[in-house]
Amino acid sequence: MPTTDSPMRTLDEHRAAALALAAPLPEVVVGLDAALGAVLAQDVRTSERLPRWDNSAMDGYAVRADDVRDATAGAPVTLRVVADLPAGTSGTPTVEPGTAARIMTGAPVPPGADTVVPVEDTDAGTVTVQVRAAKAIGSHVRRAGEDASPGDLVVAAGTLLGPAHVAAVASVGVADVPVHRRPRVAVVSTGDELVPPGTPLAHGQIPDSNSWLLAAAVRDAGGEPVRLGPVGDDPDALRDLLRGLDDDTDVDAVVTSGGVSVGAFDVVKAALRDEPGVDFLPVAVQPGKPQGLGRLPGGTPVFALPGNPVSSFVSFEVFVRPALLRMRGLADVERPTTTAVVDDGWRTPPGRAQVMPVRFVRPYVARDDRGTAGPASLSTAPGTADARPPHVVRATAGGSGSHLVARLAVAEGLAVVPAEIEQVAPGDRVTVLRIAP
Ligand SMILES: Nc1nc2c(c(=O)[nH]1)N[C@H]1C(S)=C(S)[C@@H](COP(=O)(O)OP(=O)(O)OC[C@H]3O[C@@H](n4cnc5c(N)ncnc54)[C@H](O)[C@@H]3O)O[C@H]1N2
Ligand code: MOO
Repeated sequence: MPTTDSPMRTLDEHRAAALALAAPLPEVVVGLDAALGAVLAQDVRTSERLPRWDNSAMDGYAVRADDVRDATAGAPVTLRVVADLPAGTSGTPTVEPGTAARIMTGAPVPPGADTVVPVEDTDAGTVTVQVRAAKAIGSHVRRAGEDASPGDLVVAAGTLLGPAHVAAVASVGVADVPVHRRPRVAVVSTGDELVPPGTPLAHGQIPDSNSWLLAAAVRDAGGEPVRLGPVGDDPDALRDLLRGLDDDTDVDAVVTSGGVSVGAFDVVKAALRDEPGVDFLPVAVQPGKPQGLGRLPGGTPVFALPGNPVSSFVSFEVFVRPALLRMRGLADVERPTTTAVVDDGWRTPPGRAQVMPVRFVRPYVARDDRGTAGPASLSTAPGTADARPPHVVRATAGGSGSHLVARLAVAEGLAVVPAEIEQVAPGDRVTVLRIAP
């Protein structure tokens, strides 16, 4: 088992090891009201044409185009109205020459009719109707099958279901969908100094923030957190707790915080010291150097993160989140990244990659003629979008100090600086993981 004296793993190596613990969870069938945010486990195809039949795109009259080819406002054509067809009608009257059916948007175009005249081009009559404009054949008819043909793929397996996907599934008449089960993740914070937030503090005590951080991060990653703790620095008690979680078939992963360094009371390390499936080792990253990773005897993946709050946060982002996304069945487990120009600059630790919480500064806010910042246009013409890179500064003046939890709240991204860089200078470009919505 590696120890803290072993050569350090790189950020990428540890990330790969964490990801290797995860596989897509088995599928479960859920109703459409629970489908949003789930990942589809099997393709959804349509067995029918969409639309299922030719239907009207307008409120108006279903006619034969030939009947109204000479119609004008000055010389309207009069047709006899033979039916009234609201959407949902099962009526199928035949439109013979010289007749029309009043039709509403979405109603099936009746046999014989080939064209719809919008009501605005008529006198809106109900016994007879005067048509005041000619229409090309097929006008305002939505053709059967123009959206999809039988057998067409509507939503592919692996898709993260958003509102439009849920609508597409519903539109083919499917009410229950097979999705990957969401990971249920136990979150355990450790440390004798921790008390629940809101509890009066004795000297030396602090509120437990990591279990809240990590439970929220699990939920944000699409998992279901089970928040436990804080638990004290008693290795036997923690070992029992972890054994229970490992035996619990409802728990897909365990995330702990604290107790993984080289202190005299490092409880997670002590509790798992004899576990052959779990390694404690230094990773060449700042923050987040001491890490524990592996499987409990029953096979449950365990991510033992350092206790410093920023270290826990960063470790979850770069090591745990991708694994949870993979368990959910997603192929793309990466945060969106952007290249940004650094406006301040900072030193980085030699030989360790750095993950620096940053915030975006926006020197290029669109302004109107009066110099006031206006809402960004949603309809920028192609090719005219602002191609200038965003700028970032450190989220806190203290940089990546791993205890700066209050000011972590202003971070919008994490700049990832490679291990071989020792100084980030103003004007340098960095890769930023976007973590804010
Ligand atoms: N001699 C050395 N000391 C330390 C080293 C080292 O290499 N040699 N590494 C440092 C680094 S880097 C980190 S990161 C920490 C990690 O230590 P632990 O994982 O054992 O974390 P703790 O000692 O339990 O706690 C560290 C720090 O974070 C606070 N904390 C812990 N849990 C919570 C929580 N749930 N909510 C809020 N704050 C929490 C805790 O009070 C400590 O201040 O080790 C360094 N030391
Ligand atoms: O690695 Mo520690 O996580 O720098 O604070």
